[in-house]
Amino acid sequence: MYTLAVCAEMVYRDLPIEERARRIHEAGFQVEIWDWTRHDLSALAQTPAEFSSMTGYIRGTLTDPDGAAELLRTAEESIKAAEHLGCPRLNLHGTGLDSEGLPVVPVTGEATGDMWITAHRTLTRLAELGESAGVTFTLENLNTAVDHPGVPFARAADTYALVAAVDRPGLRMNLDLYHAQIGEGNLIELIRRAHGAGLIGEIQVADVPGRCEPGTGEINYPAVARALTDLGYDGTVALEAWPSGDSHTAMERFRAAFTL
Ligand SMILES: O=C(O)C(=O)CO
Repeated sequence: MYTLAVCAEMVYRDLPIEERARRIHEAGFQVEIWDWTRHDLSALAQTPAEFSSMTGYIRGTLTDPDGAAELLRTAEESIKAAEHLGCPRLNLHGTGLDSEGLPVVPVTGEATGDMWITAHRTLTRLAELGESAGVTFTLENLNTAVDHPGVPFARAADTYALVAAVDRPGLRMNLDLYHAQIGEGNLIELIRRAHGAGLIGEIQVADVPGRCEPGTGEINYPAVARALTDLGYDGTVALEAWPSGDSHTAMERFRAAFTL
């Protein structure tokens, strides 16, 4: 059976992050955060929350050697932060994102062969770092049509290809079904394929359009939950969504969609 988590960056936004973590924990979910440098880690560590995932780098990009060096350096700092919180997964994107979610180093058009090779080499090194520290890096698919234009390796198919090619336990996919629905659709087949290859490190969810909780849009999340259960998926499913109303109700709707 899977475990449910909630991204604290998107719920209870009028409260300090520690209070959000506490409320999410009290509601029975694990907690996810994004850029840990914006938070007081000691205060977060003092909450009873169990952390599931956080951003695994501060700056950098997968597509060029200088950016890759920065990514690796800041990933090492992120491993230390994850140890402080007891957080098992460190999330990556094709390139660093600014506060609007836009790529710091955008790629127009398709990534070049050199970019793919640099990404493969960098991800292999990140996987090695993760394995020696006992954490897993996850590479998240994003959508370029609505939220993250110009991010390289954004499609679920791209993250699948890179994670499969690296083929190390220290690197897995963060299969974000909200982004995948906008980019590619065919969600249950995507899950079956990635799960069958043993590549899923975590699943994130929100509905389309609007990026709110399950039940507010076009994705049939109860059918997704049934497929995950039938497959025996026992990883994390995390709500990374804006509440359509109050945060507590959004979390309960998420729980209901994933409770069979
Ligand atoms: O948009 C997302 O899914 C992100 O992870 C942004 O940090």
